[in-house]
Amino acid sequence: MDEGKMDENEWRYHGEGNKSLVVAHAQTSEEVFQHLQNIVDFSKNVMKEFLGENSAHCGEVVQLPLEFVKQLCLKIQSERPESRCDKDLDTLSGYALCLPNLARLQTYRFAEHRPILCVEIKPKCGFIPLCGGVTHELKHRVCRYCMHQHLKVATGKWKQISKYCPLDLYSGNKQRMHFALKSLLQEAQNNLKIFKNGELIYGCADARSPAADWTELAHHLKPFFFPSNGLAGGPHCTRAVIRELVRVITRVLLSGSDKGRAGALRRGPAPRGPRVCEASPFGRSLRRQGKNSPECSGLPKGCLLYKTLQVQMLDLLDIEGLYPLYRRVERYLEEFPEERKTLQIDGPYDEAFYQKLLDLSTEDDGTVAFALTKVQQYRVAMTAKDCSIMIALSPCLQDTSSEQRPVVPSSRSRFAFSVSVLDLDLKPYESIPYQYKLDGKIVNFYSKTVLAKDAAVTPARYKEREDCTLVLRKV
Ligand SMILES: O=P(O)(O)O[C@@H]1[C@@H](OP(=O)(O)O)[C@H](OP(=O)(O)O)[C@H](O)[C@H](OP(=O)(O)O)[C@H]1OP(=O)(O)O
Ligand SMILES: Nc1ncnc2c1ncn2[C@@H]1O[C@H](COP(=O)(O)OP(=O)(O)OP(=O)(O)O)[C@@H](O)[C@H]1O
Repeated sequence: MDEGKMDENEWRYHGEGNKSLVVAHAQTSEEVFQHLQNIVDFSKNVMKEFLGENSAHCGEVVQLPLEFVKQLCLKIQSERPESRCDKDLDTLSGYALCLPNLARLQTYRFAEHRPILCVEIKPKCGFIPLCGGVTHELKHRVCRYCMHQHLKVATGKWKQISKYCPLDLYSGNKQRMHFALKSLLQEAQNNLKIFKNGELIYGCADARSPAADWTELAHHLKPFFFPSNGLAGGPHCTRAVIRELVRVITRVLLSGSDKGRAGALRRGPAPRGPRVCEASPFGRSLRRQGKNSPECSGLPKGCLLYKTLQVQMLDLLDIEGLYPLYRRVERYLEEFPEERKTLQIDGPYDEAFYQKLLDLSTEDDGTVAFALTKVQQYRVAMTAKDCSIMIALSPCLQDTSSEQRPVVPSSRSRFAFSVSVLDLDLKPYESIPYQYKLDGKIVNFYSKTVLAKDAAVTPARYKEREDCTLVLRKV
């Protein structure tokens, strides 16, 4: 074992069974502080630059009394989902990251006393890779999210396959975006949560969570979208409320003028991958109609989805193309371990780190420098593929025209809104081999089970009919 870990003060009691007593090594306070400070620096120097001043919130590292942290952990333990309880909270370092509450409006200096609705979306990867490094042809047709769904259901993470496809949400086409949002509302998994006045009213923790209840959701949302009219209850009311929600969220997602420098990542005339995923029910219905490339509205350049997608596309080579470059960096580090610091593998995530990310060349000159740039870009792209977007909405009062903040109309009301991104900690360098293995597992599972089953069981004629069962209702 690493000699540096042989200090009994850095170990603590973890638990015990009949035969074993388990102790765990704790990071030193200094390491925890540095880790949290890295998250702040990365948000400030990289994500804020790409996504814009108003969307990325860096927060700050704060020190808390240990007794307070201990009591807080005890207090919240019973509310944690079972599936997360294998992770211990850090009660030893006394350091924490303090962030604004993004379930509240970020455009207002004072605490809001008006009701607030917050929709959190984890959109995941919104493009299909086109690069040459990809060995499995399937990866050029079906997006990672849709393939991963099958593995997740098979391993029991979720109960059923979602109809949501990130490419629909990122399409910029209103009809496709409505379909994507409705699909998220049908099968939220960990991609959608809704909060009312900071309290979770919709979204599930794991596969054991009860099924989504639109009637209950509509009951919560009705006062926001139909404030003064006596819209009766029942399925008609539920549909009307959900339709309003989907429309407002789409409008907000397409809005935005916050600058951000993600535009600096635009990739010249290089061809990009297909804009529709073959596994998306929307994509299948388009194909049935003979529309292989849909009327493509594209995302407005100022909107957060556009900027997030640009950052995701820093993954220029796909994990398959990236992995050999990671190995090159690894070999170099094995020979010169002291270089890890100079290469900024674990930070600092400063201006120099940011500047290197802007080099989009894919011409491999065989150097460690080239490999390192691609590795760091991949880590940033992975972060953008796993972040969440928080949309906070608060009904406007009559006099709000005087307030200088963005407003989105719905058919019966108007909302002041803010859009923010959360979960902006850079993905670790060490996770790359895991990503590589997981990618293989996802693609193999999909091709072995889904494609093979389709080919063996489904005669061509039936396949056509099955496609025809999709009814796209306007929302
Ligand atoms: O690999 P994926 O796409 O499954 O993403 C993981 C997420 O699963 P998801 O697919 O969103 O259900 C996963 O989400 P859950 O914790 O399962 O809700 C994490 O966000 C994970 O990130 P990290 O390793 O905790 O930093 C995510 O891992 P990274 O790949 O982003 O490191
Ligand atoms: N600043 C914030 N304001 C409001 N809610 C927040 C904030 N930060 C986190 N949350 C809530 O806590 C949840 C978990 O936070 P976060 O995604 O940062 O954790 P994580 O461990 O990085 O998750 P992941 O499993 O996605 O990697 C979020 O989905 C969100 O609902």
